[in-house]
Amino acid sequence: MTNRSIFLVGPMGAGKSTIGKLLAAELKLPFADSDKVLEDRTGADIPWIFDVEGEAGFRRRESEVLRDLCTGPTRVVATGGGIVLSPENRRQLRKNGLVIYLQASVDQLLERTSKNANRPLLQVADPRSRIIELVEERDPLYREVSDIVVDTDYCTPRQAALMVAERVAPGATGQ
Ligand SMILES: Nc1ncnc2c1ncn2[C@@H]1O[C@H](COP(=O)(O)OP(=O)(O)OP(=O)(O)O)[C@@H](O)[C@H]1O
Ligand SMILES: O=C(O)C1=C[C@@H](O)[C@@H](O)[C@H](O)C1
Ligand SMILES: [Mg+2]
Repeated sequence: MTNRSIFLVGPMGAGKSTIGKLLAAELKLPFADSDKVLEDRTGADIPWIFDVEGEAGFRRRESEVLRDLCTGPTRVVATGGGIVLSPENRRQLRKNGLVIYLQASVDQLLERTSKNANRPLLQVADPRSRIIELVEERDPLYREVSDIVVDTDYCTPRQAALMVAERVAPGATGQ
């Protein structure tokens, strides 16, 4: 069993929040979602924070949340898709945990993010082009911080969670 926290990174729609919850249950570890912690602390949702404080305000809050989630108990943390943009965040991730990069194709990311409007960076006329831009910019950063890369295109969230669990704690899953 791992004694380091597990951080899930990757683009919007990769499944960090969905798979993270299942992975935490599988490994019997507590779960935290940095976006959710940030919203609870602020008392406002992400679109509101982007509207009022801009992306810069959101990023400041996100870095504070990450610093806090790097201390305390070993846990599974689903991060926000842009967490890797800050060099200091990347340093914190590498130093404090095992980092898993959840990958998916542009088609899958588009489909999975099209169901709701709670991602301000995708509220544009052409979300496909925006996803392509974001992936091009961030893929090298996700790779820079990650210990393990997992492709989530051809599996259900449960299968992906079991795959990650097997990589981080071989033999520990009940599958
Ligand atoms: N492997 C998968 N197969 C099919 N659907 C998936 C898979 N993983 C996640 N989904 C679905 O995609 C949607 C987005 O997933 P989720 O919110 O977990 O992404 P995320 O990586 O946390 O995104 P964000 O960075 O915006 O928080 C959800 O509706 C989820 O059920
Ligand atoms: O990819 C991003 O920059 C974001 C992803 C989400 O998880 C949220 O953190 C927010 O919508 C920004
Ligand atoms: Mg999420």
